Amino acid sequence: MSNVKQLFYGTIIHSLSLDKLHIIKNGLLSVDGDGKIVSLQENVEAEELDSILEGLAEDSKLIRLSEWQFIMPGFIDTHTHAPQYANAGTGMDLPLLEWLEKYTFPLEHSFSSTEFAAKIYPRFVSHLLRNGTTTAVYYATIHLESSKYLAETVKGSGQRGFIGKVNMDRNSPEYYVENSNDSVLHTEEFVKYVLDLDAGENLVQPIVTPRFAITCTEKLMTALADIAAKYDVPIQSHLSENTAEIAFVSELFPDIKDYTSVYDHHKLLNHKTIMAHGVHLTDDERDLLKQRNVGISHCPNSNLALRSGVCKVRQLLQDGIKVGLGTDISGGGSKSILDAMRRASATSRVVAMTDGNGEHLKLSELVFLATMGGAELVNLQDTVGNFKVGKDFDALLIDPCAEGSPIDVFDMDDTERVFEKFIFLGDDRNIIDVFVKGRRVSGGGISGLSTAWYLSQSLPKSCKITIIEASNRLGGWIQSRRHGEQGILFEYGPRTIRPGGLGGLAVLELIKCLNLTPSLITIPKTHPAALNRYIYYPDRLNKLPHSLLSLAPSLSRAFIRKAIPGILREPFVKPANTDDESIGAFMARRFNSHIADNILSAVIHGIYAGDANQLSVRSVLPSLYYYERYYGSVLKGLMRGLKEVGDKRELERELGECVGDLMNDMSKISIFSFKDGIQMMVDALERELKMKENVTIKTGEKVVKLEIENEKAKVHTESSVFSSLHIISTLPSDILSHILTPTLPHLCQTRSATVAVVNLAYSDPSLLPVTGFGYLIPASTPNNIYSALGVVFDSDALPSQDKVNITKLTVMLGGHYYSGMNSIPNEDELLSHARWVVSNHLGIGEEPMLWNVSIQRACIPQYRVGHLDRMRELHHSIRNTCGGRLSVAGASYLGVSVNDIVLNSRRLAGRVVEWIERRKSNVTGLEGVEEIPAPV
Ligand SMILES: C=Cc1c2[nH]c(c1C)Cc1[nH]c(c(CCC(=O)O)c1C)Cc1[nH]c(c(C)c1CCC(=O)O)Cc1[nH]c(c(C)c1C=C)C2
Repeated sequence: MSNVKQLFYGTIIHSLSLDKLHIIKNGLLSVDGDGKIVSLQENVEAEELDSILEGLAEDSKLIRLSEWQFIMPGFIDTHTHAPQYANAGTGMDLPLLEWLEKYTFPLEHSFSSTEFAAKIYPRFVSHLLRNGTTTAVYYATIHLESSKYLAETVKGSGQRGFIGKVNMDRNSPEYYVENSNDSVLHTEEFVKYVLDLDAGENLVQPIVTPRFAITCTEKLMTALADIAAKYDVPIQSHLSENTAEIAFVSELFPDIKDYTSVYDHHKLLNHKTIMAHGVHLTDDERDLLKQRNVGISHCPNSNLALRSGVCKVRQLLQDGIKVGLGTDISGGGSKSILDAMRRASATSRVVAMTDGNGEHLKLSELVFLATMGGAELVNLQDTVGNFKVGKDFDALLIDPCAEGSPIDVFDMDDTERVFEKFIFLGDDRNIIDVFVKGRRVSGGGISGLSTAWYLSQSLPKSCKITIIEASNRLGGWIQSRRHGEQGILFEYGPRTIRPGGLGGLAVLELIKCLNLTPSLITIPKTHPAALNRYIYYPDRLNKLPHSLLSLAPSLSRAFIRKAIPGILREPFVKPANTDDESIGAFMARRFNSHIADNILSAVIHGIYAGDANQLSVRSVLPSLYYYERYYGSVLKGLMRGLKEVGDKRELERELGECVGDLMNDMSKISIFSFKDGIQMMVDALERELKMKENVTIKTGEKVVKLEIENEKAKVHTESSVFSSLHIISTLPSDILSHILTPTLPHLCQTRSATVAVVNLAYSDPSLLPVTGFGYLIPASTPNNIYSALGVVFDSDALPSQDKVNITKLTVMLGGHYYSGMNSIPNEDELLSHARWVVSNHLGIGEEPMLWNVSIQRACIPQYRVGHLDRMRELHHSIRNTCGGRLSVAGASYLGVSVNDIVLNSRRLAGRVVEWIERRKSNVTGLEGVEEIPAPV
């Protein structure tokens, strides 16, 4: 049991067979670090928990479900068309073939543009997850690039998915048809791409997708069957959906007995084939499907909407044919498998009433079809579908009493009745957590989560806290993911945290409260990764001295020598009387242009990915600014220091007391992370918050308008409007400016830089020419043709995050360089840019065994000259016009690091609680603008 990471205690419900729904009371389900179910115990008394927990590792988490909450397996949607999501709920007037011509093909054609795809796919995938679909079998379109994009989107979301590039080489509109050869070539490329994309993890897989026999020539069908066999991948298509379609197929294949035999003739039927619909199958066709062990995806919503017919599911089950459920967006209008279960129930009642053929589908059968049935269709019956030990934990945490729940629970209800109510009445509001392979795939980012967590520590339970997040994950770019068979950890955003300063103390306090101390990984100040930092200029790595002692040997190098005159003159440079200026101008004025252009510009790349000639010295390097102001010199200031003012000193004492031993342990530490990366902090916050009765996290719901009027605050989301006592916006300020009434000054002036993060892993552990933290590239470095900002040597800094000895690097590109560009390079280009960088700078020409490219759009706010004055005006404006109803938090305002964000969240939450209790001074979140450090 030592590898157990999560335990769920409470009601657990899953399907053992078509007629056996297993309801476990006081169940204890444990999940290991790889997301596998280790044990499932029944009737565990609450008193036994402590002794069970004693035997577990310190970082194991117990999640106790409340009275009516339960855990059930995630839903499996065995048939859905991702591009058609934009049409969902429309086009209900036509039958299949006309519907395809009029509504569907024109929409799918738009996916020739990946930009168009980017507007639809992420939202669809996120909505499916939010509705509890942990595995989905997707149709994309005929377009290679946007199909790849769908696969990447699914992978990025953490969902399990089968993605099919659609094939159509005849009987299709001129504007939406492929040439047969391209269709085959692109399919093979797609299959290889997706196999590679998720090699090792295997959550995302390709599925060969002839749209249906009408749109595929014999040559194409045969070639597709060959590809499926060659790569051993599944196949999906449509079968016997509507009578006009069946008639057309028999015209096209007059010599083949029936529709099912057409596919069989082309070797497309096997145990890995999923056929959608099967509404009008003959006895012979069902026999053949059974023989070939093909599965049928039953899509009742679409069958009814397109008036295709009524599928006789009971008959299929009696014949021993595998059946799962599908939403068939947008033939079907609902993205929820709960809806598919309800429509399957209703359809089966119609069949029972009209045909007298057996009984309607029972609750246990509906649950089986939605979970285990789907698992059988995708051949993952030994991996997901229920909670048998050894399977992956793909699960939903259901709260029938969640805020806004469409279910009412009464005294006379019991677990069985409440479960049935959820199946027939519940919706995504009841799905409070979604797990795939043990990983939570819903919500959680540092700024909103930490503020909510601090609030939840102090506010009474009667005060409800709601977190609303548009994407499936909050806060975006803190993302730690394991890749490949060996589970190599890649960080897509921040990878380490510094323990110093007030912000560092706040983070340590949070770590302690979240019980994350056992998961810490620390790098001592004496470690090479802490000591050895490099700058690449003009064509080589230059090691920076880390202390005065190490300066002497470095002086033999021209790069360091050129800095010396600047350092020697600095104490004698007359201070300027400026309110603010760029970091570049400040450093050139006080030191020299070598330090400004070749050293500071690199440091600014490493923190802001920004342009030192644009960013504000007062906001970005405030201590340097105040050293000049108080002591007339930066170097003199470094020796004397500054002191915090106001309640910061009190806060320092309070945090110091709380953090205690951990702070002492950290005094020798340069940076730290966690065993499974920085995301562990986000996950822990989310986990804790979800256990609080008064906290609701809504993911996949976009806030479209915020209104503060007459001392009232209103939040408009895509699907609802509600009033709130106080709103804390953690949105980037320029996004807030678009949705907020009243208009506030300067919100839209802080733009953010986009960084491309390319993670590379090589099997050879000794590829690096030097050891260290990594290197930064100043703006002055010549031939920086791919806008590289720097490279981190992850395997030097945090080797223990991986079980194998490898070389692991992260190349960062873009930042301010991308802001003037019309378009950002695509992922393939970025990978080759990153490989060019490591080959040219480090001599690493090898093929990486694993890589990942993430484009972190608008991720680091750029505090340009005058930022502090703008924030001061914003602070006054919020205070005077919003009546205490609005405050702001997040990286746009007073600091971009994790430490700044956590500290500011903590302080803001304290002020909000005080405002709620006393309604005295209007809180804004920008009180920090008034806190100017003092000379000692
Ligand atoms: C992913 C790219 C990021 C770049 N800057 C930041 C991120 C997340 C934010 C950031 N990075 C650093 C700080 C200062 C805080 C601190 O540690 O004191 C901030 C706010 C420093 C830093 N820069 C790099 C690393 C590995 C660190 C330590 C903290 C961290 O893990 O981010 C490397 C690095 N970051 C960026 C580039 C271009 C780069 C180059 C090697 C941009």
